[in-house]
Amino acid sequence: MAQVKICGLRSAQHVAAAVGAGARYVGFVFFPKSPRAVSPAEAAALGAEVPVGVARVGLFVDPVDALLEATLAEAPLDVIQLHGQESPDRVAEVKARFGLPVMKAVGIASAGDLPALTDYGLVADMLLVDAKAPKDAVLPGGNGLAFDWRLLVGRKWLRPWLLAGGLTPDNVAEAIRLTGAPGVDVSSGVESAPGVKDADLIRAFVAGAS
Ligand SMILES: O=C(O)c1ccccc1N[C@@H]1O[C@H](COP(=O)(O)O)[C@@H](O)[C@H]1O
Repeated sequence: MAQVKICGLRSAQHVAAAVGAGARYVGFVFFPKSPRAVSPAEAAALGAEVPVGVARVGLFVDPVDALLEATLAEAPLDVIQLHGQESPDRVAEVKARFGLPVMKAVGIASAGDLPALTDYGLVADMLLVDAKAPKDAVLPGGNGLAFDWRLLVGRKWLRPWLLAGGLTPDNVAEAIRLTGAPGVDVSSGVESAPGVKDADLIRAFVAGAS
């Protein structure tokens, strides 16, 4: 079974659905422009529902240190996800300064984007291989857009990785079969409306990844 991350959780009910279904990671979004954004206090309350063995991932977009410090002071996290334009040096700096594993998202649209996965694999603990967001997109991820998964066939990187971008309960099994992804991450594909998770879709997604 591929490991599953359910991202953008905002309610205890949906955290319970993700954990109960067997998700290995739950994601809390600390990016104000997202319809899935939570405050540190909300994430702390949700994180308290998460059992040992399930990692609480905080998603940030080009965060300054002060935001990371303030968030971590209130909301215990197990992994920092960087989903902006952070350079490899910045990834290394965040990892060293905050003492947590870092998952770096890399946007893929064509084969020319793949070398970045090698570069980030030298510094990040995990890679998140996501679709590259359109230039005019408000969000750098969480847009329900997929990329051509065939670009990943036969590729290997230095770090564990999750596949993301446009995954749904209906396509996740095929995505894993084609790419060999050891893990998958989903946000909008388990929602009934932007920012509104659906417990049945969460369960169907985890079952599809099994
Ligand atoms: O989910 C968000 O709102 C979000 C905001 C800013 C950056 C990343 C975001 N989500 C991440 O993007 C992937 C793919 O999303 P989707 O499944 O295509 O909707 C998601 O797994 C999150 O890690």
